[in-house]
Amino acid sequence: MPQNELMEGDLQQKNEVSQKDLMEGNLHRKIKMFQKGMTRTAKMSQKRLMKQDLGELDVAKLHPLSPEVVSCQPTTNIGTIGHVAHGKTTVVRAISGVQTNRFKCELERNITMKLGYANAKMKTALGLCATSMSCGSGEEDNPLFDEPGYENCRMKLLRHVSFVDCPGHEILMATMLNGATIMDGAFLLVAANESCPQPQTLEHLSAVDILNLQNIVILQNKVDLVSEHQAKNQYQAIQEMVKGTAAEGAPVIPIAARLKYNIDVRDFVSPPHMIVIRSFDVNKPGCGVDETKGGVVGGSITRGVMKVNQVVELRPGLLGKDDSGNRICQPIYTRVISLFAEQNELQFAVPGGLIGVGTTMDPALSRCDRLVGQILGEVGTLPDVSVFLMRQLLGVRTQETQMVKVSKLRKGETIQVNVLSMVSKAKVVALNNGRARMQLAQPVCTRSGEKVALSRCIEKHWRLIGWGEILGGNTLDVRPPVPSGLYSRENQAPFSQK
Ligand SMILES: Nc1nc2c(ncn2[C@@H]2O[C@H](COP(=O)(O)OP(=O)(O)OP(=O)(O)O)[C@@H](O)[C@H]2O)c(=O)[nH]1
Repeated sequence: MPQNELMEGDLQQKNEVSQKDLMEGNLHRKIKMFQKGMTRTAKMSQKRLMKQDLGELDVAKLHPLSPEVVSCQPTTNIGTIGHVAHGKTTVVRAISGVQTNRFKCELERNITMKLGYANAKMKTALGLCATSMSCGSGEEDNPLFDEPGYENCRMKLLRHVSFVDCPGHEILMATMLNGATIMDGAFLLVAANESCPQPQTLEHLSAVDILNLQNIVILQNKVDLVSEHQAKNQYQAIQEMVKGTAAEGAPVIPIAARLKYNIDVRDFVSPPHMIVIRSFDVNKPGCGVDETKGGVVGGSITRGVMKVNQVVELRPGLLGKDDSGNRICQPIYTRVISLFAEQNELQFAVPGGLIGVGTTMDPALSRCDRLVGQILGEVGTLPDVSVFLMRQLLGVRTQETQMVKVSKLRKGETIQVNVLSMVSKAKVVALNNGRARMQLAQPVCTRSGEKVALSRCIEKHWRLIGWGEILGGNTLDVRPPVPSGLYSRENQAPFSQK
């Protein structure tokens, strides 16, 4: 539905009691069942929280971070403000895991009509090294840290926050203002694929200005839909827009809320995991055997800390077929001998930014971007290799202004999928209820839950037509490392490269 067709009459609650319920006397029974369910859930979750005993506590001594407070109740309100459909609800869901649009009319129209809310607990493990957000106030305060190698380590609760998700539609300004009065801080969402400022962005900004809201973070959302150049230009427009307002000087963070890009907190604790976007043979033609340098890969570490001298593997690695014709892959095992951030030589590299990794691997393996799309990480910690994907379909623009309706995926058609930095052709082999089963032309190293981008060849160009999430896949046999001479050239290709 076009957004300007929204009428005030649409805003009436759709969850009111139906005449049928009243006539059939169902209502009383329904309320009782609801109350029972609520009490049971509350009792179950309460068990894991700090006890609030007014007989023992001195309320005057409590503060927002007192364990008895922060365990049970959120003490900070973070609002989401900005123009309609710039991604406010999506960012709340990406951070907290909670879908704030709950009313039938909201879900049908994909538009926020009432103030949405979501509670989340921010936790830390091992000092400040790793943090996680979990949804719901009933979540345990000190759960076990869910990372291999740290199974006995417990997380510590830091903050308990509520997200107040405001509607962006122009006729819902009064609702937005209600929400703004209770905000301690706000995320101002600006969609990167629209010009800036948009009317409601300005109106919401003025509203928080009037209310003297100090803590604002600007989220430049949907950066997946624009080029780097467009994003940079819009950054300048954002700076112009916020001059003289409460948001002047606020950090501007580029994100893609739907893909959860740049949303996750940096994790320095898990085993290192790097996405390879370039690979090189840095040796000059004719260089002597003694001077030959090992293969180099470039990419970004998404979690963990990579160290010089660490033994790592690249997955899927070498692809081939066994004697019966089954497709198999063999990870490439190698050792990190240098780490670089441009000219800066590092002893260890942390998540974020682009890093060059020098290795002992045969440089022929990394020549001419041969390893693009592979994953580099600690041996034995990388995910399985999947060749089938399940996903759903969205839209595409073919010209600057014209929106073209994307036809549904067709059984048998070949599309292109991007999984992390791997690009592969994929044949749609089955479709069912908005899900698709695809057969990839080449395996990828990934896991369930990973996002994929889908492109279709339109007017001789691969155009983005949607995105999806991996629901499952078939796992290829992965050959284990060769015990002796692990890093020698001969041991890297134990099967024919058919
Ligand atoms: N491509 C892309 N789409 C996004 C992103 N974030 C949100 N969207 C899409 O943008 C549309 C609007 O997102 P919402 O989160 O509902 O926007 P909103 O600002 O909460 O909308 P209102 O509350 O109704 O003003 C949805 O279809 C989202 O899936 C993103 O990072 N990239």
